[in-house]
Order: sequence, then structure tokens, then C-alpha cells
Amino acid sequence: MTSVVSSPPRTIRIGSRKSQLALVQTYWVQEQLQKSFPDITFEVHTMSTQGDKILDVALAKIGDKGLFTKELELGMINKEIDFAVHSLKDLPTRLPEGLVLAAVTERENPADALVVHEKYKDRQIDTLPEGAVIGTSSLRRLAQLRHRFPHYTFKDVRGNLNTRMAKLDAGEYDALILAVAGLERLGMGDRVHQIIPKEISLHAVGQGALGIECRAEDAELISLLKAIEHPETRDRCLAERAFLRELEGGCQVPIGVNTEIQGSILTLTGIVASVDGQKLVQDTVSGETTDAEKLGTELAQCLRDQGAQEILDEIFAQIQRGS
Ligand SMILES: NCc1[nH]cc(CCC(=O)O)c1CC(=O)O
Repeated sequence: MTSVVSSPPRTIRIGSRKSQLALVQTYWVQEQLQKSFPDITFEVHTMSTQGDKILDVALAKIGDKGLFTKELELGMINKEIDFAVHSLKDLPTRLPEGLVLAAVTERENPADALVVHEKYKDRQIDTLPEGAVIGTSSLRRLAQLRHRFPHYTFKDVRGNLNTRMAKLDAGEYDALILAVAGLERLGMGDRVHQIIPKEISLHAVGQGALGIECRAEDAELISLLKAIEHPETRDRCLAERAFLRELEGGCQVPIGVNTEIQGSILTLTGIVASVDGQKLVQDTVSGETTDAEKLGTELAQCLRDQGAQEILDEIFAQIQRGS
């Protein structure tokens, strides 16, 4: 007698940081997967990461590579969780052995937003008063904005979105630069005062998209995750990540990007800037979306030829000196 025994439906454990933004993103992924696969159970497991614990040190000083992802990655390697949901921009471009970027979901607006104190509600990024105090914790935003607006004062800002908003509203800052996507996802879209145009500042690699990381050997899960992948976002982000991977040397660097897809053609623009905003190199490449990663590498090489390496070497040297 033959009996057909199907294996019991699997329970899949999703790892997430505990921050409000991370949870909103993770529950969204859980819901999408649950809709596509009603017979599978998807459970959320939260973990604190190093980045959630060190809230008082400037991120630019400690370098933020892997700060928000390491504990989740260990969880996957130890099989405590099956996959992790990340803001793709926080996921290092090189993953630990045995883990892969299995899917990239549809991107929100990847741009940065200007958020202002009440008293500047009639101003824009280019019309704030001389000396206006602008809060940002990213070298990329700092370098590009300093280049354009050397007459503003830039000040580091840390903490979660609510903390940062409270500091702004209390008058500690005149304006903040934050990702549009994070504000939207946390229901604070009404605080987006101006979307920073790409002519003023390019966004971070992977900004606005979610990246799902899992064990490379888990073919069954990887095929499920394809259900929530957004191919256009994936191609754009693969090009952006290849560009960054080719240029970075182990720490947070002022690198910005912009990508567009028209038909089968992907256009990638990248910028490398010095922290003081004095030196800037920018260029654009285009090609087939199927060559996304090749385009990223090619653009990195182009910018190197135009002096990007010297800019980056100077930043690495400064970090080594601890300044
Ligand atoms: N580094 C922190 C971080 N990681 C992801 C987002 C926002 C959402 C996103 O960019 O996908 C933010 C906040 C910000 O940069 O304002």
C-alpha cells in the first residue's frame, strides 16, 4: 500500500529589528507573504542590533556597516530565524558567507526630504537663512549639501524618528534631512516639507527599498520570496549596490546615486564627495537592465578615473587617524 504523506506546512521565522520602522516593514512583508501563501505560518521574531544600542555616538564616526544587520545574520546562520527584513540601505553590499539577498521589494520614493521647524514653513532648502542649523547623520547628505549651501550649519542628529522630530520641534535644529520613505512608512508623510531634487543631492544606495536576506541553501524559501520581489526595484538596486561595493572600503562614505529604468534601459548616476563638500565627482552610465551589476561596476571605474579614489582615500585616512 502506498500512502501519500505530504510534509506538514512549514513555519517560517522572520527576523526583525525592534525599531518602529523595522517592525512596520517586517509586518508588511509578513502580510504580503501570508496573502500569497495562506497555508504557511510566518512568525516575526525581534532582535536588538548593535545599532539600536549605540544611540549616542555619531554614526559617521563608528561607521555603520553591518551595525543594524549582524545579529540578524547570526540568527540566520544559527537557524534561529529563516530570513531577515532590512531597509536595503542598511544592508552591507557584501554579505556573510552562506547568506544571500533573496528579494528586493517595491521601492517607496527613494529621495531625501527636508523637514522644517514651524518658523520656516515658508522656506525651501535653498532659501533658509544664513547659519540655519540642519540636522543630518549621514556623510552623504552632509557632503552634498555643504557643497551647495556652505552658509548653513550642519549638526549631527541621532535617535529614532520621533526623537529627531522632537529635537527639531524644540528648536534644537531649524531643519532635518530624512528619507522620504521612512517618514511615509511611519505615517509622518505630512512632515515632508520638500523633496530634495536630485540636482541638489543624490540619495543613498538602496534607499526606500526593503531587502530580504536568507540562507543561500534555502531554495524553497528563496522561491517563495520571489512572490514579493519587484523586478524593476531589484535591477535598480543591484546596479546601485554594485557601484557602492566597487568603491567602498569598509566604512560609511559620501556616495549618492540615482537610477531610472525606461523600457529595458537602466540609467545610473553616481556621486562621490569629500566630507567638506569641496570635491565632487559625478557621472552617469546607461545600459540593459540585465547588465545592472556590470553598470554599477563600470560607473565606479569611471568615477575612479575622475578622482573618486583620492577623495575616498582621504576619508579612510581621516577615519584611521580617528578624526
Ligand atoms: N539609516 C537609517 C535609516 N535606514 C532606513 C531609513 C529610512 C527608510 C529607507 O531609506 O528605506 C533610515 C532613516 C533615514 O535615513 O532617514
